[in-house]
Amino acid sequence: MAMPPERRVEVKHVELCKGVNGLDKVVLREVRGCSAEVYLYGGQVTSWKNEHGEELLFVSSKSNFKPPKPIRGGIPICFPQFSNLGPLEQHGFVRNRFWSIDHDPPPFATSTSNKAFVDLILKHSEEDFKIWPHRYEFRLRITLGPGGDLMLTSRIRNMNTDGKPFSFTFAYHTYFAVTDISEVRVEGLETLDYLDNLKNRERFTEQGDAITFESEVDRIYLSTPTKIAILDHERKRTFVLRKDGLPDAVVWNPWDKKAKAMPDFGDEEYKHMLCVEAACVEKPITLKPGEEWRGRQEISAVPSSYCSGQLDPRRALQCG
Ligand SMILES: O=P(O)(O)OC[C@H]1O[C@@H](O)[C@H](O)[C@@H](O)[C@@H]1O
Repeated sequence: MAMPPERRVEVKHVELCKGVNGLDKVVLREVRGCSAEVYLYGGQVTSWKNEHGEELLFVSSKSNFKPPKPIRGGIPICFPQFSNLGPLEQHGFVRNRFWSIDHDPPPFATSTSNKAFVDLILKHSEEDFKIWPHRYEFRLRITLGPGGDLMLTSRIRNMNTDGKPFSFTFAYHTYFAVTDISEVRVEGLETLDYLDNLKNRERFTEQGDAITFESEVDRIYLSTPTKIAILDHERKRTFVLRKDGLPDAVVWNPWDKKAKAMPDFGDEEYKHMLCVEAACVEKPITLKPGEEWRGRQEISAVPSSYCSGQLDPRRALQCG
């Protein structure tokens, strides 16, 4: 049945405009009022709001949005190197490159109900070739679903013409906004092995039945399930992270000392953020010329009572 004209809501699903310091950004909007913002600098999501306009991602108030520094918060992309696991700069270089809008992406099997999405592309440059001697095409689709879910899909193709394969590690370095880190639990990683970045990447096995936070945490959980839940007890909100093609998951909170040491991070801000990152770290991906890899992360935010009527993380994990 057609809606009476006065009730029809016109939403501009995709809008290119200027953000902080005149940097280009794309705003994605959905009819119920949720939105997301993506900077072409870094190909980086910097905002994800629910239908009440509440911000779900953390961006530091000290982040200066000034190239060549990466933006502190949102969802930086780590490629072709996660952390300092290789000769490149920390987390690779694409988080401080200017991406372009890809107006003619190759076909994508996707739901036709999604109208709020943008395709970005980054290709090798002659400058980058000097530090990472490979030709590549990195296509990134960012979609805000009608229900407010945020999906990121990366397609990376080896474009080398010299017959050489390349290898890389990768992460969607997602900064979730939380009310109080000491009231947060992460479910879905229990009993798994992890590499502890604070102990020379020594391997341990998670013993607790959930991860909670009372000091600095910097771990790479290996071969995790595809679904992880982050429970913000105080806000009664659960983030559900689903991933595909990304076997590992990084969990990071700098806590007070490291927070003070980071110039683009407020001293107290560690209380209000938690990074949980769909990643591929332990076993790098190798692509031969012409081959393509895909890695996907989908995040949603639901009231913690939505699944279970109570704060039972296991039940929260089962729903959806
Ligand atoms: O300060 P950066 O380069 O953005 O990195 C932040 C953190 O990113 C995390 O993913 C790493 O595990 C940490 O070791 C690192 O400190």
